Amino acid sequence: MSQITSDVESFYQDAAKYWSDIPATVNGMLGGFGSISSTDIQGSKQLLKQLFKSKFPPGREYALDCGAGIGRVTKFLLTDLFDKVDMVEQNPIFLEKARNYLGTNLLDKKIGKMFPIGLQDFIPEPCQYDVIWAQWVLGHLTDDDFVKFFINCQTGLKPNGVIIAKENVTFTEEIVVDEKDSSVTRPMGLLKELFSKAGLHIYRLSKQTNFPKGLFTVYMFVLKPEDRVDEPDDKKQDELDRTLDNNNQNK
Ligand SMILES: C[S@@+](CC[C@H](N)C(=O)[O-])C[C@H]1O[C@@H](n2cnc3c(N)ncnc32)[C@H](O)[C@@H]1O
Repeated sequence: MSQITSDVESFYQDAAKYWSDIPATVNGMLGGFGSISSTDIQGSKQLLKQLFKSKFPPGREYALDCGAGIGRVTKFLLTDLFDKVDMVEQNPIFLEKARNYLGTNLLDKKIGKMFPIGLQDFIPEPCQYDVIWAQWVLGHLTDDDFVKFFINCQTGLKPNGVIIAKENVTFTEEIVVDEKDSSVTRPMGLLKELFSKAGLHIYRLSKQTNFPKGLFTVYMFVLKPEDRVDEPDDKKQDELDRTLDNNNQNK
């Protein structure tokens, strides 16, 4: 990625260093914006519920939370809608804290594996997951690792499975670099290019509403492997959703 000023190794090391100093709290996970958590979860839940009603819905058995942190998304979104949830997170201390944060009941009943590993090195078990959720973490991957990660994710999906990326998006042409946490925020055009490079089709694109002004715009990308979108009804649904989303974006 040309905009990374340091080399790739330092890009990851600097991010790990940044997160090792961040408190294991919701506020820490959200850069001081803990108050947006419930709006965020509400928007995500609405999207998943719509997907469950679609013609070829993902199952509700097994989800994966990528860049899970202490498990905010796991706790309030994924364990509510899926039987079992795995978590991947580069900072092992966050995963340790997650045990307390999630509580014994969820741990016993819903939490599967916790992988203390960077997404750049993570390869899911084949054909495991109904939904792979990656939120506010993709800016920590280089472009090459972003593409590699999404190629690997596709092997981890069950037949009707989907990948959902929920991320900040810029509307400038340029990538916005954050030296402090060693991350980038990508423009929509680049995100679309990278998803396409990974062989993914954007089945649905939905904007998160009701966030405070001054934050980046946040989009949810529902992604399916390109070779799976040959069902006519799926395409029709796709067109319908795009029209709806375009209307929403113009509001
Ligand atoms: C902004 S927080 C978001 C946490 C969670 N997704 C949420 O929405 O509450 C970013 C998380 O990504 C993790 N992270 C950063 N770089 C990562 C990487 N390369 N692989 C996996 N996780 C990473 C951080 O440790 C942190 O827990």
